[in-house]
Amino acid sequence: MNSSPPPRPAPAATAPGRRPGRRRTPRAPIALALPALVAVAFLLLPLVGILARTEWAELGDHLTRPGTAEAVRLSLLVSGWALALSLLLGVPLAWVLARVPFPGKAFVRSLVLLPMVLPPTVAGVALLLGLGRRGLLGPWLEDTFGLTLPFHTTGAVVAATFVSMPFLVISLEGAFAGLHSRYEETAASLGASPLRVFATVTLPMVAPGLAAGAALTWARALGEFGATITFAGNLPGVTRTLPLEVYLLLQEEPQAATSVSLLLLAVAMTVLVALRGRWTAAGTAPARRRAAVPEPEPLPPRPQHPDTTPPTPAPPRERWALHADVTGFTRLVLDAEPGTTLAVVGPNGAGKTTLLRALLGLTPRAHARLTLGGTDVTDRPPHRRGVAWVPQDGALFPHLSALANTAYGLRAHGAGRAEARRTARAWLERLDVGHLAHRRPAQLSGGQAGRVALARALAARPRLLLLDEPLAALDQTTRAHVRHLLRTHLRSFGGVCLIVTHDPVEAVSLADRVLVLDGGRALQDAPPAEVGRHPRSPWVARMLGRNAWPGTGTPDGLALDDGGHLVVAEPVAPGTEALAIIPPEAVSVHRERPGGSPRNVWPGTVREITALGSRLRVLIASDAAPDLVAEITPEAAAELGLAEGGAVWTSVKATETTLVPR
Ligand SMILES: Nc1ncnc2c1ncn2[C@@H]1O[C@H](COP(=O)(O)OP(=O)(O)OP(=O)(O)O)[C@@H](O)[C@H]1O
Repeated sequence: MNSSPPPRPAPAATAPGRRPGRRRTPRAPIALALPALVAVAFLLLPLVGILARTEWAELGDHLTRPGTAEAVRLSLLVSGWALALSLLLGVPLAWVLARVPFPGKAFVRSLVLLPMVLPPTVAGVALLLGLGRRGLLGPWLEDTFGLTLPFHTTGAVVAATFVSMPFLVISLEGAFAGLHSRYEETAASLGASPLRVFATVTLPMVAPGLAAGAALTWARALGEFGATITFAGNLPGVTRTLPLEVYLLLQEEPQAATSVSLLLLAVAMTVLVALRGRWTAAGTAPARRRAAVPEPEPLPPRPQHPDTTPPTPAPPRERWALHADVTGFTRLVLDAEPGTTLAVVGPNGAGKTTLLRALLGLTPRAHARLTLGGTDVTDRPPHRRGVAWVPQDGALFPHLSALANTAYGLRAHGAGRAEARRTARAWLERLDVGHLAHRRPAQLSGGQAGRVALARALAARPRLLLLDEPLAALDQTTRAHVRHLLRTHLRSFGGVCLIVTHDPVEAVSLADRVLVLDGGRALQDAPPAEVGRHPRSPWVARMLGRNAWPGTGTPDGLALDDGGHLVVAEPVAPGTEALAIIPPEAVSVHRERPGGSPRNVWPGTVREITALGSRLRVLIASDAAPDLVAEITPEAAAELGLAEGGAVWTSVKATETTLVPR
């Protein structure tokens, strides 16, 4: 006899190079495995009991009896209303619990949980004492609205809502808390009111958590028994829902009770299977959805030399000057003419993000008196300031296509759907991503998403544009391309643009001015060339690729803080604290000690050689002077036979060193 082979298990994911059959599954110790098995059996046995004792031939008859059909109708009505009430009250409550700090929050959260742990009959008694005829609010409800809850279907709805709403609130609070606020803040910066943000960004982004919570709430309301019978009684056609019908049938017709129990069991299992574990991971759903999206298809070829195909700049716009007086952690006064691009630079913790958030009106840590184009917007909420923000990752709304993302700000400002989409498409075309209009953010690369985010911000017609490291996530080639696009569009932007960056090329090539922050204060605010020539801090000098040695002025140069002496052509007054700025191109590297003038010559060791465009940057450490970076051609490096660890001599010309008082 031929026997078919047993079905093969689905191949397990294995690390490359590891053979599938060799994977070891961890074995549970018997002391844990045994009680776990008993627990499963304990949960399963009653269910098996129902299945085993159901009279399948009679099932149809049992479920279509008039009393049962009436109970089904009532159960659907009551659980439907309980769900609707829970959504109406529970969604705002979950949002407040997740987002708004207020005293007594822990108490409110316990209150929400209470109906889940309270015996349902106690819940019924509590409802009677609160809303019953002789309860606290009952007489008022009866006198004012003619509403009597006990022994009415409305009472059954109230009882079901009381015990089931916590499931919705808890599930949704987790989802709200897991949603990063930058999405909502970005939506506000595009002009959306808080209610619009809630309806178009918050709710869609927590949809999986909402669906899970709603399903559980409905299932719990459908199965509600104790609170209903205690508070609303057991009146056929009025309050006798399915669970109450089961209770009654159990005494009169046990077989019919089994059939109705099976029906409730089937409904509960269907809901749980449909949820597939979302109950515990509701808040992480957007992330999971992103991971599940297949890799984007390859892009059509883009121009290799962006300079040969200049993107269409935006049409000329109104012009808005900026005046900001910022106090709090970040303290500075900022004035900029329309069309100015400012690079905001500074070490970690310098206050760059705080400055941006103050301008957006989103942080209590700093306050900005803000005037844009002569209009004081200080007292306006974030969505009415005309300040658009592009956070570092773009914060594109994951549930909307690139086109809908770009149209978002236009819609928020009242544009009709067709007009908003037309304008959005034009912006996407301008930023060279028109062909991606129908893709979701999860199907875009980092560079494409960055361009869509920029199109979205510009389309909203802001008066002030804030870009937080817009090119940080891009590779070198894409970065150059996007930088070019950015420069083109910033040129025709009629407002002021602030770009937070850690990239010197970005600062120098995009900005008209570089604002250097440190400890919340403006250390320097000058054109890039000026900041490059006379950086006011070692940090910014190094960021711009210069050597910066701090020291104290002497008659012929600088006594260096780290030891050693530097001779310069134009010394400062002796005793002045100053920074010596040595451009890497002014550092010469030699195999032997150079002859002639012995000034500013040190022996050293090559620590690191890195490529910078067509040149090499060589880091040289020395006992006689601080670390020094030299920039030389690869040919010169080959001629010198430079290698990491090799001994060299360095020299710096006194005439090419600038001293900047600190
Ligand atoms: N919500 C907050 N509560 C308290 N302190 C904060 C908060 N946010 C930031 N800070 C502190 O304020 C200072 C400035 O932070 P900010 O985020 O503005 O710096 P940054 O210049 O943007 O830094 P980075 O380059 O690391 O992003 C830091 O010392 C930071 O620890």
